[in-house]
Amino acid sequence: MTESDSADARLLTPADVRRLAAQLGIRPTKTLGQNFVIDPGTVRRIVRAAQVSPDDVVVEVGPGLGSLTLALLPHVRHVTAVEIDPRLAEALPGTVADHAPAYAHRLRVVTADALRITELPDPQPTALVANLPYNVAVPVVLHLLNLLPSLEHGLVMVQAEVAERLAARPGDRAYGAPSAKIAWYADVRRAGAIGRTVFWPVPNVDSGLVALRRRPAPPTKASREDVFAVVDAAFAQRRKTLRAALSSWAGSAAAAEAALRSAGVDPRSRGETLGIADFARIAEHRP
Ligand SMILES: C[S@@+](CC[C@H](N)C(=O)[O-])C[C@H]1O[C@@H](n2cnc3c(N)ncnc32)[C@H](O)[C@@H]1O
Repeated sequence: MTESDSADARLLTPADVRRLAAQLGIRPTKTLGQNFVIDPGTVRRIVRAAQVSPDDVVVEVGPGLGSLTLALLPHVRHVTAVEIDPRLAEALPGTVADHAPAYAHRLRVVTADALRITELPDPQPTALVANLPYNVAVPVVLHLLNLLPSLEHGLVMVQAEVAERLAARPGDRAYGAPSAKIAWYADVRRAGAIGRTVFWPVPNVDSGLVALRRRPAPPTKASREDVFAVVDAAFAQRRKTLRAALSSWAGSAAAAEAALRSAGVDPRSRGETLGIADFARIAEHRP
């Protein structure tokens, strides 16, 4: 992608962002993670890192004032934008009509909490590209990967610490329940760091880009819910051995030890050393 590719979409400048927010009477709230990108270079970079193709149908969670939406529209078939704040959702089509009239027909706005949606209108999304509200970033990604089997790939901007957690491998310091759960759905890699000054208002954390590529769930007879229950139990007490951490899950420490041994996992090991396929095997041996 070159800068001229987006020439017919006029990206939002810092002045545009402040003017639009003032017109709508928006005073950004922390509760909704409302930090808007004011730097056109950053949204271009996100679109480039997302490796979207003209056939992609994108779901964007939290379009806000439209900074990223405007950068995406020239490069994809369609964008379904899910925004919880009705003032922002209502204003977005007008912003796109002003700034990217040639692409306005590619946008559909859904006013909803992304954590509560149970379906999206057609066309079904093939890619998730979003600057996510930071307090719900992990549950939103997990919910959408679970809800939308058509989602093949994604690029999300999240708090730097969350980016590290999502992309962590077993044994890494940041490895935890989110890392294990996302591996059920996708291969994950970090795709860059973003400083805090590209936002208005400026947040008190740095950000990171995370790229996702769907992969098949590990082959297992256990359900996703049962596997995730083992992950939650293992990381609820991450300093404990699995024998101790899984004792209420199994009914007793002895039952946990028996399940772990049947699954071929050392009962003295800790959850932070196991991959999602190991958790799936343990789930299959629940007493
Ligand atoms: C970090 S801002 C990103 C805004 C815009 N994409 C940008 O880059 O400037 C997060 C956006 O998500 C919205 N939001 C917060 N919680 C949400 C939820 N549960 N579902 C959908 N949108 C949400 C906020 O209102 C806000 O517009």
